[in-house]
Amino acid sequence: MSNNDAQAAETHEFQAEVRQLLDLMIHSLYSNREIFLRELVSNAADAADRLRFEAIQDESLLEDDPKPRVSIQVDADARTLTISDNGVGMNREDVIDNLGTIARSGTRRFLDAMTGDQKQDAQLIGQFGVGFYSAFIVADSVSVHTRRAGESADQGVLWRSDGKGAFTLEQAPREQRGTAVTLHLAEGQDEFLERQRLRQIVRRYSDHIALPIELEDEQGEMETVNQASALWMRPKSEISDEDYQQFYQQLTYDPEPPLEWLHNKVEGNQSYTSLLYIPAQRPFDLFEADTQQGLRLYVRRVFIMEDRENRLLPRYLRFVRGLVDSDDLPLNVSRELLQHNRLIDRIRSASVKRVLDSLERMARDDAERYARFWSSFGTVLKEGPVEDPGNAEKVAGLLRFHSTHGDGGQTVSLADYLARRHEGQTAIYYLTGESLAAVRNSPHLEIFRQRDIEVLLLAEPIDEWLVAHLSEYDGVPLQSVAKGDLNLDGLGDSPEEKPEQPETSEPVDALIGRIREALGDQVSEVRASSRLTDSPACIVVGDDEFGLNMQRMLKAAGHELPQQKPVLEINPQHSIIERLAASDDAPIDEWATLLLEQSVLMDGGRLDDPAGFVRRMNRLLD
Ligand SMILES: Nc1ncnc2c1ncn2[C@@H]1O[C@H](COP(=O)(O)OP(=O)(O)OP(=O)(O)O)[C@@H](O)[C@H]1O
Repeated sequence: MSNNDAQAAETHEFQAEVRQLLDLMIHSLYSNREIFLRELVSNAADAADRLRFEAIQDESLLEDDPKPRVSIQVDADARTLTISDNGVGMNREDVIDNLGTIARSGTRRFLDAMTGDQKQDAQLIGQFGVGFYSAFIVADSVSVHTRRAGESADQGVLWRSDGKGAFTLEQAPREQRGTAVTLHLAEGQDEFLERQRLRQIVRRYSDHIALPIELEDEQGEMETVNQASALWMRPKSEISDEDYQQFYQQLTYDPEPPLEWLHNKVEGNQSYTSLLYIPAQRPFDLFEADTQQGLRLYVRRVFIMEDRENRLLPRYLRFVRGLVDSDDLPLNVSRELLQHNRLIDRIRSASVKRVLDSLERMARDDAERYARFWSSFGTVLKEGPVEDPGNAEKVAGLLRFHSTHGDGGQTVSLADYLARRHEGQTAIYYLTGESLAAVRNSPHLEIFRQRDIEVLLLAEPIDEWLVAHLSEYDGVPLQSVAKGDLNLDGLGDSPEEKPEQPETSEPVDALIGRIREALGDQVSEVRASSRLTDSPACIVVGDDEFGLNMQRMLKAAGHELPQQKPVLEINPQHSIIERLAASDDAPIDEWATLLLEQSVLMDGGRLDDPAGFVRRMNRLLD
């Protein structure tokens, strides 16, 4: 492509990460190398979509070539494969920015996330947007000839690289707007010169791209090889499960089939179509602030934007993939407009309802599938009652928790819990903590175990926020077993073993008084416990106070907390307490501190002075 007008080619070094990426990619993706075509076709289609979008404002960009297309040409003698589009194209700066650097933060994470497992890494590549470089898996050199729509032919740019560390850039006039990517195939890659093979790859990965992908045959005739229609616009009756699944894969690159899809056409004075998928597996970036998840918004088949700001669905449903295609939004809809749009609000609330209803159905009809859903996305769903109070009860019905019921493996719903609560039980009991093991072994559960009253065990950080916002379910309040004055009022099995008021004796009362004195203002109160059966003491916080786990989380997040002093509860029946009460010369100061310290530890807390604790314990053991 030499040209007299062309400047001498300039050489640019790739950013260091690009070189690293190229190396890794060539080695780890070799067995999946056909995906390079998917990546290049998808870039070409994106470029066509972007042009369509820009042309809404400025029709002249379409020049005299308004019909978007992607074409693939093979030159067997030259051993080249060319993917071209008539999309937006790139100017010189775009080329340098896009094809020489890894500008996007996702790419560094891709490098970190590479597992060495070829299948998984191949899947990652699309999600991270490092697609273009995959051309070097099969090519020993690649050239990109491109011109930005709206600029003159002499603004064409030619980029060339052998993928070894540098690329060259020169001016190269181009009549046709858009981009042509030409791969010179490496030794042994002849299969990608075969049209049958190319056809098959396009159908596998790009069948549902909504514009025609054409392949040039031996006679130079163009043949459209994909379906080239927007799947979501076809009548449901004509779409097979396989079509839906394939479309999902093309949209997300997720190799796992989705658990569910919801395809709805809404007609009337405001019409739109939505196709929503509930994936089976959790994507790598679900909990990252700049997650790539989100629905795609189309207006009359024109791709407008990815809904990164969670306007179409709230954040707690960000695992849902798919699209909304509106007939009534203006084509030039902006992000700002989306923030305040009644139609969007309506689409959003209807979509939330569809997703929640479908999850309810899944939970009811197919427990196994729901369990898969829950293990992938349960944690995200728990954000629901906090973010969307209007649907809190509905979301709460979908939540699953570990509990003291059964052997510990399974999870229970709040409805299950209520169905087997004891007669007269007026609260849903729960305990939060740092880990499942810690909550399961907490002394707070002792009396509940003895009476066979079920307690929900909450060990995820989000659980603290959840219970702070979900105060009741089906009219029954949730209550922490580690807070306040416990009053089980003869509830549960064998209540006779434990009277409502803890039974103390005079010496124990006196001991409690001495412990109170010894601990001074480290505690707000010392009292006899009705919670404990096996442990000598435990810590309790007030009903209106933050639980200990929540206090730790808030402190870790840098919050100043008002000084809160816990209550120390003593088990009057415990042998240590009985012995201390009977003894005249036991060092009560030491024992009081030790009881407080061990209660803090059992609650998953940290001691201010761990060495002091160990010395104290050794002295008492000595
Ligand atoms: N055919 C093309 N026309 C116009 N721009 C392109 C074309 N191919 C690539 N680009 C530009 O180069 C950038 C980098 O492409 P690359 O395939 O590496 O990542 P991506 O397309 O952004 O991400 P993903 O692969 O996830 O879609 C693109 O974002 C786009 O701006």
